[in-house]
Amino acid sequence: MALIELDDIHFSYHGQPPILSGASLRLMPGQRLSLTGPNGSGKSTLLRVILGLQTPQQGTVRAFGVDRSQEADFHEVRRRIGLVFQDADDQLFCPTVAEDIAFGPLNLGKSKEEAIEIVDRLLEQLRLMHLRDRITHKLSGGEKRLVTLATVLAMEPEVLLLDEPTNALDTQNEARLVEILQDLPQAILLVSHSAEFRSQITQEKVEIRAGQIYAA
Ligand SMILES: Nc1ncnc2c1ncn2[C@@H]1O[C@H](COP(=O)(O)OP(=O)(O)OP(=O)(O)O)[C@@H](O)[C@H]1O
Repeated sequence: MALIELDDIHFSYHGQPPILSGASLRLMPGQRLSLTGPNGSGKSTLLRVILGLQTPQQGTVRAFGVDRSQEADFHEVRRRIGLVFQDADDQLFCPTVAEDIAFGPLNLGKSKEEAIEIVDRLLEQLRLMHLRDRITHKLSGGEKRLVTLATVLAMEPEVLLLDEPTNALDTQNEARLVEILQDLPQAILLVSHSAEFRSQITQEKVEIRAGQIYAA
């Protein structure tokens, strides 16, 4: 069973020309797939469609074998699929790093002790312990990106959607991100303009051209 299945998706922003015009895509368990295409071709939009953050005018979004169309259908999808946004500031909103990472687990009903355990495990794993009590909005761009990944992993998603995860990372942190992602068990749909990074994380590639998705 596919984790994500988009079939013949048509989407345009209000009053704008179409961005997606018959886009279809499938992500299978354990699969690691890159999605490429020029600036503005609709890659981020497509990720947002998968999570129900944008509603296509036509086509089917299926996740974990179930068709999803209503807002309520996507609550489960957003719990099981983690999206690392292109802009970390869209995703970090708590005063401190530890609180930001704990937010998701607490929301899922974990106890305070369990949430703290998750925070410390992830900070250790991502080697970010030195940022634990820092004020989130004062972090550097690269630090924010890594903390964002921690907030997403804290939800223990089954699938990761990564939108330009190397943005703002220096070469050392990019290499660390490669190591971290290579070790994760999740299926990954990766949007990245870096051919080298893509080749280190994913085995397959598809490309958006004129609103449709082609094997590349
Ligand atoms: N909220 C919005 N309202 C109107 N137009 C939008 C909105 N968000 C994005 N767009 C437009 O939709 C098109 C696709 O944007 P999108 O961010 O999906 O492209 P992308 O392939 O991810 O680009 P990039 O490689 O530059 O990140 C762009 O022309 C963009 O300006």
